[in-house]
Amino acid sequence: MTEGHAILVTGGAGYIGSHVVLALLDAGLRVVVFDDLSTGRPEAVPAGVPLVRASTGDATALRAALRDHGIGAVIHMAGSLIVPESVTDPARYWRNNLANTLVLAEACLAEGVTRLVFSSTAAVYGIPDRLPVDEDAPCRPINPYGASKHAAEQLLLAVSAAHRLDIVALRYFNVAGADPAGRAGQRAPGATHLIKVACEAALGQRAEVAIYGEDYDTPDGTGIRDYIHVTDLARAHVEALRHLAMGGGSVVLNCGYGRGHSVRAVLRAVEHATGARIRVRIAPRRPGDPPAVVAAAQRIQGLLAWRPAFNDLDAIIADAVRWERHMANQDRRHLWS
Ligand SMILES: NC(=O)c1ccc[n+]([C@@H]2O[C@H](COP(=O)([O-])OP(=O)(O)OC[C@H]3O[C@@H](n4cnc5c(N)ncnc54)[C@H](O)[C@@H]3O)[C@@H](O)[C@H]2O)c1
Ligand SMILES: O=c1ccn([C@@H]2O[C@H](COP(=O)(O)OP(=O)(O)O[C@H]3O[C@H](CO)[C@@H](O)[C@H](O)[C@H]3O)[C@@H](O)[C@H]2O)c(=O)[nH]1
Repeated sequence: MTEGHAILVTGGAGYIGSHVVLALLDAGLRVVVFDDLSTGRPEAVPAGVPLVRASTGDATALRAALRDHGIGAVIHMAGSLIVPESVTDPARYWRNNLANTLVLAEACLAEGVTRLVFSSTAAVYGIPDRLPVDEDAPCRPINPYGASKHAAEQLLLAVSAAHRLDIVALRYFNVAGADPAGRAGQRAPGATHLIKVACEAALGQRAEVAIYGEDYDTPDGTGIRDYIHVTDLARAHVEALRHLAMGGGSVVLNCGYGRGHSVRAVLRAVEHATGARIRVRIAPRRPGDPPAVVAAAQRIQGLLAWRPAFNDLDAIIADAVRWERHMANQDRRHLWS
């Protein structure tokens, strides 16, 4: 698919990145990870995969990595992604998500890399007028995270229109779960994502889950999101590369299943999967949170040879719980070694 070239995965030591690396290896591709390990972990990079430890803000390191490893395409996943943090520290988000994407785009042009898959987000839509939200809906982000990712998309599409750099921007909805074979999962401590937080609470690793707002205009008053299994999402990247390799051209694609689940429904499903009761506390709405976001999922399935294999909240949660148990066992082993 890249004529013997390797794929550079920025952010490949992170949660989603480590699953994308596995999907690329499973597809028989050569992979190099480029990651500053700010939130990623070296142990998330499979043995035999080179890890370049540097920031995407470092043009020299980027160009060297593209050149030295014979890179044919880039999957750009490095970024900052916590919505409330983006509200309190916006400059970090504009720098990491926009300025560093510009550095990467220029490095690609300078080194003759012509294909790039970009990790975008449902947060570009803000509060959609209509659900499910399709790719042509207006983008009116309501937090600096979404705004910086939308600006990065615009930058990449403008570069793509003017130069030989084709872009697939994948707008991920809420990513959750873990590799069904247990090879990877979400490792970063201090997680904020609902399914991870709920699994930790159910397994006794945190006292409670705060529900951020019970007064939204939704059936049970809590926020609604479209949760996608990380392994399905990872395989979408392989298909996006295939699309570019076949000359498919630049495109923006939602990555979701087209079904929404409320916070309360997620908590019930985690309780069902674990047999545990989760203590909840009703907290104020979180700044920057839209009430409901659900993907229109037709375009990606029309354009890519991608079909979801784990389109089921219980399947996502089962893999998330299995990974959390695995991590807990590892921690216990360390305690006694
Ligand atoms: N998790 C989600 O639900 C979600 C949803 C939509 C979009 N995304 C996007 O997916 C991408 C990956 O997110 P994730 O959930 O795996 O988060 P993560 O924090 O686990 O992964 C991000 C990775 O990027 C690395 N990184 C960050 N800044 C870097 C820099 N300047 N240079 C080099 N490496 C850097 C980190 O060390 C980490 O390994 C992000 O771009 C994020 O915006 C995530
Ligand atoms: O402890 C928690 C955590 C979350 N929530 C709620 O659960 C929902 C999901 O929240 P979370 O898991 O934090 O994800 P989002 O804020 O929706 O953002 C995620 O999903 C976006 C795409 O929709 C991505 O762009 C972001 O990177 C990613 O963090 C929201 O309604 C939150 O208010 C709670 O009630 N309690």
